[in-house]
Amino acid sequence: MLSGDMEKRQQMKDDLQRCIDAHKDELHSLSRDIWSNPELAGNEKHAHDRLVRFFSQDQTWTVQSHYKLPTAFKASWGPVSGGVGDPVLNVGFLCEYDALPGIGHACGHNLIAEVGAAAAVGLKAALENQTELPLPVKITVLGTPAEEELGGKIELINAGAFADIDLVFMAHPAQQDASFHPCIIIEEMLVKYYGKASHAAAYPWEGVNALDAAVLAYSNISVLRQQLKPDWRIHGIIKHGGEKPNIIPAYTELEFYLRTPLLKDLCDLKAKAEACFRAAAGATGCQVEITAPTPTYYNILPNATLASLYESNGKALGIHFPEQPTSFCGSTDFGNVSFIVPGIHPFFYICTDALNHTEEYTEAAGAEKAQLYTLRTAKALSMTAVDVVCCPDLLKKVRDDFRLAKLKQK
Ligand SMILES: NCCC[C@H](NC(=O)CCN)C(=O)O
Repeated sequence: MLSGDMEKRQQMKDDLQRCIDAHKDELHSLSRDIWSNPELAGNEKHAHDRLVRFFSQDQTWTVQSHYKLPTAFKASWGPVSGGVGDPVLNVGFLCEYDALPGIGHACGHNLIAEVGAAAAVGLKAALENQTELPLPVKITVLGTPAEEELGGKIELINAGAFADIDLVFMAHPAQQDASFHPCIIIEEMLVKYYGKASHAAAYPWEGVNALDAAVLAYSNISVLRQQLKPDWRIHGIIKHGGEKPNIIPAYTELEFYLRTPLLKDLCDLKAKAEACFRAAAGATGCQVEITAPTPTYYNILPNATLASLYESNGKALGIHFPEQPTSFCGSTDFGNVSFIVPGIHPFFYICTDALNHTEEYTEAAGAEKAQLYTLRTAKALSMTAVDVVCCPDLLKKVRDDFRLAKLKQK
């Protein structure tokens, strides 16, 4: 027998599921359209316009296109219910929609956009007729571009886009379902070597070979990797390696990603990597310039209460959560969001064994069969939001978890 409150919550959860099911074709067409028109970080014009149109067609949403960034947007709804003058509880859902060079939506960000939109539309349906919620509730959907590079969420944080948001939800496609999986810190390093050109056959002794510096740098890092802790990562590419074999390269450029679970480890790794890059310059007589083109992405802070609510809602919908998720673990600018607003970023299965950042994953992210899993994830997120907006004790626990997780980072 359900108590009155539980009955009301269940009713709201049923409402949101019905609403998401009723919009399933429209939602699939939204993510399929984004999938069919892949755009790189910062250039997501089509995706931005499509999402803006999606929310604008329902005039109860207030939509701001180009919100603080050219391809970001904001859609807000509410507030409803609660007492006059009570603080409003603002529930945020995030949509990502950038793709990868050459391989399109190989990380399934089109599905992240769909999950965010579906969960928000579902929550609106659940809240629409409520008059007795503990606090007035509003919904904010933020379109957050440029996750794969540039750190769009970090720019939005700095521009104040998260200042009035109380809770934040998004979910990311992976190989398994997991309510939490630690995403690690990432810092990018751009390394430029400057040498001196010369004819490679006629006057090689006049040249200073920037490609030799790049190759040595790459090798130095490969040797360093043997001495790193198992959960540290460093990997890179040579972005520019010269122009022609008979011109001694005067300029080369490498891009490296450095990753560690903790900030203090990142400082150690940076120092070691820099030593490798500078040694290569010394050995070849090149000048070196090392910069960090993108702000650091932080690790994701866990929120035990939100994770456990998400799991129980997910299980009720048939989601299987492996005991030890071995799923995808990269880095994300959601990590920075998790340091300023309590939130969750679960991972979800999309009916494929393919791995993120492969062409096979791109196929899976556009496939019809990913839809069941995508919309089920949206429902579980939205149901989790219902639990928190209906129950002040849960809201308090979520906030306590957030404070505790931050303290543990110190
Ligand atoms: N330059 C930042 C790279 C972030 C990237 N993020 C992901 O793959 C997560 C989902 N897109 C990474 O390499 O971890």
